[in-house]
Amino acid sequence: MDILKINNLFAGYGDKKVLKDVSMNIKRNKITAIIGPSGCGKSTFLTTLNRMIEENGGNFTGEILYKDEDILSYEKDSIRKNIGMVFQKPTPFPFSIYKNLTYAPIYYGITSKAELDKIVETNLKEAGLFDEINKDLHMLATKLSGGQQQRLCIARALTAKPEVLLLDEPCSALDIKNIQNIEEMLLRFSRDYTIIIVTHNLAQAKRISDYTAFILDGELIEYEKTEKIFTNPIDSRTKEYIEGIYG
Ligand SMILES: Nc1ncnc2c1ncn2[C@@H]1O[C@H](COP(=O)(O)OP(=O)(O)OP(=O)(O)O)[C@@H](O)[C@H]1O
Repeated sequence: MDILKINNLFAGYGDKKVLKDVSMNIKRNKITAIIGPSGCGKSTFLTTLNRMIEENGGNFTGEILYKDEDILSYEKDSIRKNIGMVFQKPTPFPFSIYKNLTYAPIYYGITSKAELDKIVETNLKEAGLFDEINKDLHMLATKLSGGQQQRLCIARALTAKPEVLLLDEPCSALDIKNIQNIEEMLLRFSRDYTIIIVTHNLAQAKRISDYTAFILDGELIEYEKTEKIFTNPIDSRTKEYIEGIYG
């Protein structure tokens, strides 16, 4: 089933046009990778999906349906709750680990300490962080290592119980061990969540995604099963990109 349906999407910032007539559907509980050269509009695409683009001074036209309903007909809060986002640079709040993980649940009305403790434990376990930091829950989250901070940010995004998780280059600042941790985590999550990941790392797209979309200069050039994109792309520009000719 397609959880997001994107029709004739144009997006940009003021007079600057970035995305040009993008139409594609995103499959539920699959990992979709968005690839393309720097500046082609990958982040812009991601931020239109949960309307973050509006906060970034941008705008869009066209239609984005989330579970067959226009995202404009949802409250912004509700779309952000359902479609969570993790950024390139880890962005833990300058609070304790515990408070990072209980912030959204408290915002959404959970008050029971036992319930909050459980949410912290479950999400740390999901993020593979429980054993590492279980004893330091009241430590400042900004004191964690970069890789731990990023895993915490993914765990924090999950505490809002989203259905879709948008990840914008989540591994670009991390070393190989942390990249592996995050990739394993995402593969586990794809059973329960729909994941859309922007990545510069073609090997990463190949390793973890089910579908890959190639964007060039704001246009969706090709969108197919990842295996097909990497072995037998239809468009010569896709072929050139995955062969490293440009980008
Ligand atoms: N908030 C903004 N205001 C104005 N222009 C912006 C803004 N964000 C992005 N842009 C411009 O939109 C274009 C697409 O940027 P975007 O970040 O979407 O590309 P990208 O493919 O994600 O790039 P990268 O791979 O380098 O992160 C670029 O020309 C960029 O300068």
